[in-house]
Amino acid sequence: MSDSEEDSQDRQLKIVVVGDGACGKTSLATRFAQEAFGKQYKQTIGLDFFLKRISLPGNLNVTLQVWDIGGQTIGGKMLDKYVYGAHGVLLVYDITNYQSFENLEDWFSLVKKANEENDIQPVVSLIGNKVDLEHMRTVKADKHQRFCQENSLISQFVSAKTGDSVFLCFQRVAAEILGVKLNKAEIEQSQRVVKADIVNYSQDTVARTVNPPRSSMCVLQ
Ligand SMILES: Nc1nc2c(ncn2[C@@H]2O[C@H](COP(=O)(O)OP(=O)(O)OP(=O)(O)O)[C@@H](O)[C@H]2O)c(=O)[nH]1
Repeated sequence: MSDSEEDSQDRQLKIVVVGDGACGKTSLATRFAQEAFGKQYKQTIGLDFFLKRISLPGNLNVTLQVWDIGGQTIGGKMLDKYVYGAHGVLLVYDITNYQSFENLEDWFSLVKKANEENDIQPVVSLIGNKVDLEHMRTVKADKHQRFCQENSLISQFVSAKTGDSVFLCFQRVAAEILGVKLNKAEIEQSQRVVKADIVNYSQDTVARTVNPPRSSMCVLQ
């Protein structure tokens, strides 16, 4: 394949989302890939897949293959296989559930173990989800930051419910994997677009039959 043919194809990145049951992994993936959120909890059995194409600076199109791993797989035999070969990993916990933060040690160890024989290690990001429930927070932000510093992780706080910083957290991981630098303006733009989505979201809940307004999230540059 010539260079130009190769360039014209999207790169595919495997992004694995792990963490305790009910911390919001499916909600995060659904918010990112489908711009939707469901209040009802439906446990993921095994895993689910989502695909989403994004653009990074420099006209770089990337398709993210999001592997949403059920929280109950932690004791199972398949987990290693799901995590193997990931380019990026989102370690998700619920900021209102201290246990979900403590259990990240186990999730992180499994991720490292599954990839220990690979030449390239995945880019890992620590995601504190449910920041819309700030008043119920039980995991202090400095604990989160310390975990990131000690393990060289990308730090991110999000809300799958409101959409706050959800696009940005996937975008940052993809950019880091591909060695693309996001400048301040690009980061702010992603955040701003997501915030615009929040306003639309609350209107949608009032009139559920109305199609959600198209987000301009895909128009990043
Ligand atoms: N308030 C709030 N609730 C959330 C948020 N994200 C998820 N939830 C709720 O938390 C519950 C669990 O969310 P899921 O996305 O199903 O959790 P999960 O981590 O995929 O769970 P497993 O499938 O068991 O691994 C659901 O009731 C969601 O509506 C958030 O950002 N804020």
